[in-house]
Amino acid sequence: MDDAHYDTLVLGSGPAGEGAAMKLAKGGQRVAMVERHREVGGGCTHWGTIPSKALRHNVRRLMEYNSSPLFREAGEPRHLSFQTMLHHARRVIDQQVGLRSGFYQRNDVPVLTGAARFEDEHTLALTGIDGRTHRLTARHFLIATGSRPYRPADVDFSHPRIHDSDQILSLEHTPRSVIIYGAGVIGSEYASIFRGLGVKVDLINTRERMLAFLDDEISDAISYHLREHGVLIRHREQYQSIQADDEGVTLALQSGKRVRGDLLLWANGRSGNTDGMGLEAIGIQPNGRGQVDVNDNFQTAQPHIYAIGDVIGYPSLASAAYDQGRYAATHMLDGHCDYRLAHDVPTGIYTIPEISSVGQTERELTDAQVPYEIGHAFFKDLARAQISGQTMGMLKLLFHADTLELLGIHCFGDQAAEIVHIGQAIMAQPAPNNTLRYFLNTTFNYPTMAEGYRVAALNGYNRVA
Ligand SMILES: Cc1cc2nc3c(=O)[nH]c(=O)nc-3n(C[C@H](O)[C@H](O)[C@H](O)COP(=O)(O)OP(=O)(O)OC[C@H]3O[C@@H](n4cnc5c(N)ncnc54)[C@H](O)[C@@H]3O)c2cc1C
Ligand SMILES: NC(=O)c1ccc[n+]([C@@H]2O[C@H](COP(=O)([O-])OP(=O)(O)OC[C@H]3O[C@@H](n4cnc5c(N)ncnc54)[C@H](O)[C@@H]3O)[C@@H](O)[C@H]2O)c1
Repeated sequence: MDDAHYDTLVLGSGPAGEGAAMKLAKGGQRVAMVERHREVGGGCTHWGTIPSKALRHNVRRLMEYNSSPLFREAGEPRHLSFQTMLHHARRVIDQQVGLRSGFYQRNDVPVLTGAARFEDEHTLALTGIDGRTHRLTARHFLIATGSRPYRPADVDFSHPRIHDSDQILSLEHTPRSVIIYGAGVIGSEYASIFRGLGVKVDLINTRERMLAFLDDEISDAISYHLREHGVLIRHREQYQSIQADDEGVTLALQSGKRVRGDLLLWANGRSGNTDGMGLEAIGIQPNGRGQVDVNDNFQTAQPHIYAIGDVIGYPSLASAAYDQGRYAATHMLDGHCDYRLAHDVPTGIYTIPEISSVGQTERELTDAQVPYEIGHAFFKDLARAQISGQTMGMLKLLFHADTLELLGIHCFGDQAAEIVHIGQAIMAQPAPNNTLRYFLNTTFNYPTMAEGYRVAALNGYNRVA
């Protein structure tokens, strides 16, 4: 491995790095993946998206079973532990690692295991698990090292009762109560998971409202439903101190309140993985959150060094990371890329119930003085939802009152993250094919959730016709 030279070295095998490495290999480059973890897949596969989504899916099925009148005929409600759920999630992680390892093999991209650090603008030192260091050189580099939970210095994460979102995946028992500090996407999803397992949940939000970037109606709905399921939410709170002892954890809030629980999950913020990489010495200065600035082509202050994925900050999504990887690689190969495709990223939040949206919110449209109208479809009125018993939720279309152009799609309820993509496809069409008319004039399978688009379109059209 010593003195090996590559066209491009990709640092980090999460969705961002993988997308880039595959595109570069298919473009004929000699490329290698540098990954410090023993398996490929990134934080996405091992600590983030995949385990949390697999966990959530299993909890969701358990909740469905326990609340179904049909299955009540078969016996008493069942209880499963956090570990049982995690054990089943592990199967998905293994499948993902197998699949992704195959991509590297088939495309002749060697995966070099070790932590990467720049020695100069074109030389990387790679320290392997055996402690030995190898030197690699390349014309281009792609930093896709992802992010990790932000850990404030005054919180003792070594205590067995205090966890961040990585550590929670090693939890070996089901707590009776959990305090979740941070009601962003991670905090809200884990609030649903724990509550679904019957755990008492205190969700502490540092902001004014839940998931404030969402449309207000959806944000209100998720607050309402989490509360209805028994999650206690407190808004506008900041921690003063977090103390753990043998019996539990005490969260003291600046407002003077004290919250006590079996364990605390810290879900407040993430930091880019840039420390110890020697970036400052080569003229790339990460910000206070460890994130790297890039231009529209994902180039850092050193044009031959690109950065993509969580390490560049917003939107910090696996979905967007993969596309950023492909676009950055295209720019590297061709000297240009239609990077705009990476904009207008949909949101999929896997709370129970699920949330998804794309496009503008009512608040944004009001601020921009756009004359819009609203069409709603409530799941309780859809035959498919009645059959599946998933009647809680709605689909909301925002459209221009004069042109009927679709401006925003907001969905809340079972399968929301899938449902939103139908509307996204129409919204992305050039005018005049991007309007409500598509849903008014299209025959939908019946009974389906997709039929909600026709119901919502008719509801909205009746307001302007
Ligand atoms: C709990 C949780 C749930 C999430 N759920 C979703 C979701 O439902 N949908 C969604 O779209 N997104 C979700 N995300 C976000 C998503 O996981 C990230 O946006 C995504 O993983 C970012 O991909 P990435 O390729 O930038 O980095 P990562 O997936 O974090 O991969 C980075 C890789 O770089 C490696 N690395 C780091 N430093 C070095 C170094 N110096 N040398 C070599 N290798 C290094 C790491 O070991 C890691 O393998 C979730 C995140 C969390 C934490
Ligand atoms: N379904 C999904 O799409 C999904 C699920 C989980 C996580 N994620 C991604 O993970 C990211 C993390 O979410 P989260 O809920 O932990 O936090 P968050 O991004 O909502 O941030 C929580 C709070 O911490 C602050 N903060 C963030 N990083 C900080 C840092 N390094 N130092 C100090 N303060 C910091 C923020 O300003 C905010 O007030 C999100 O950006 C989200 O895109 C996505």
